[in-house]
Amino acid sequence: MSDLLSVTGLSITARVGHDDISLLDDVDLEIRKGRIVGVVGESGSGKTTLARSVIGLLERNVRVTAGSISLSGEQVVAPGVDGTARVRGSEVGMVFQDASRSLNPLMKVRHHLAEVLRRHVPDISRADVERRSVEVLEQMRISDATRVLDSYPHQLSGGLRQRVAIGLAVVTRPSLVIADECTTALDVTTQTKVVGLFRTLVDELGIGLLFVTHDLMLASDLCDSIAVMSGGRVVEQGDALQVLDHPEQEYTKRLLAAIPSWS
Ligand SMILES: Nc1ncnc2c1ncn2[C@@H]1O[C@H](COP(=O)(O)OP(=O)(O)OP(=O)(O)O)[C@@H](O)[C@H]1O
Repeated sequence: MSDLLSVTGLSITARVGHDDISLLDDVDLEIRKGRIVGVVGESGSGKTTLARSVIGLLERNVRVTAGSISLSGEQVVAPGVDGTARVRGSEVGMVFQDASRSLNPLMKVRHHLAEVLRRHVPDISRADVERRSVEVLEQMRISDATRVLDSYPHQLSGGLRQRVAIGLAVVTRPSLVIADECTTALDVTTQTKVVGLFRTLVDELGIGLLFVTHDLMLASDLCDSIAVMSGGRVVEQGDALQVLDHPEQEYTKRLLAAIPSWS
C-alpha cells in the first residue's frame, strides 16, 4: 500500500533578525490510510512546525530549505514549492488545540458546517448541506444532531465543541486529518472519549491521522506508530508498542521515565 502522507528529508528554518535558525532538520515521516501516527516530544521539539508544514500554515519568517511533503504520491511542499492551498480543508483536515478558538462564537454550528461544505464542494445543494451536516454530527456520535446544529459554540460543552471541531475537519471527507494537541484543553474523561472517537473515525472512514501530543500515555492508547521529536529532529520512530515498551534512544527513555505511572 502506498503512503498517504510522505515527509522526506524535510528541513525548515526561521529567519530571526539576521540569522536562520533550524526548526526541523531532515525529518522523515510516513502515514498510510487507516493508520494513526503520533508525533510526541517536549515543548519546542518541532511537533507543531511539522504538523503545520503539511497544510501550509507556517509563519511568514519560516521556509522549507530541503526535502519534500507528498500527499497520495503528489508533491505539495518542497523548497520554493507550496501546493498546500489546493489540499487544505479538502484533502487534509485540521483540528486545533482549542475548539472554542477555531469556532466563531457568533455562528451556529449549522453555519460553520455549511460554510466549509460550500467552500470545498462546489454547487452543493441546500438539501445536501443539511444531509451531510447531520451525517457528520452523527459520525461524531452526537445523538441530538438537530439541537447541536442550531446551537452557538458557547451553548455546548467543551467535549461537544471539540467533537464539532473534528466534524468540521472531516465533513469534506479528507484523506488525512492533522490533530495538534487537540485534547490538551479537555478533562481526562472527555479526552478518553475524543481519543476513542478518533480511533473509530480512522477505522470507519479509512483516513490517516497525524496526532500531535506531548502526552505519551495518550499516544500509547491511540497511535499505531510513534515518531519521537527532539530539537527539530525525529530521534526515534516505529511501531507504538515497540517504541514505548523498548525505547532505543536515551531521549525517549527520559520522556517515559518522566511519567509517574509508566512501568
Ligand atoms: N516562526 C517562528 N520563528 C522563530 N522560531 C520559531 C517559529 N516557529 C517556531 N519556532 C521555534 O521552533 C521551535 C519548535 O516550535 P514548535 O511550535 O514546532 O514546537 P512544539 O514541539 O510544537 O512545541 P509545543 O508543544 O510547545 O507547541 C521552538 O523553539 C519555537 O520557539
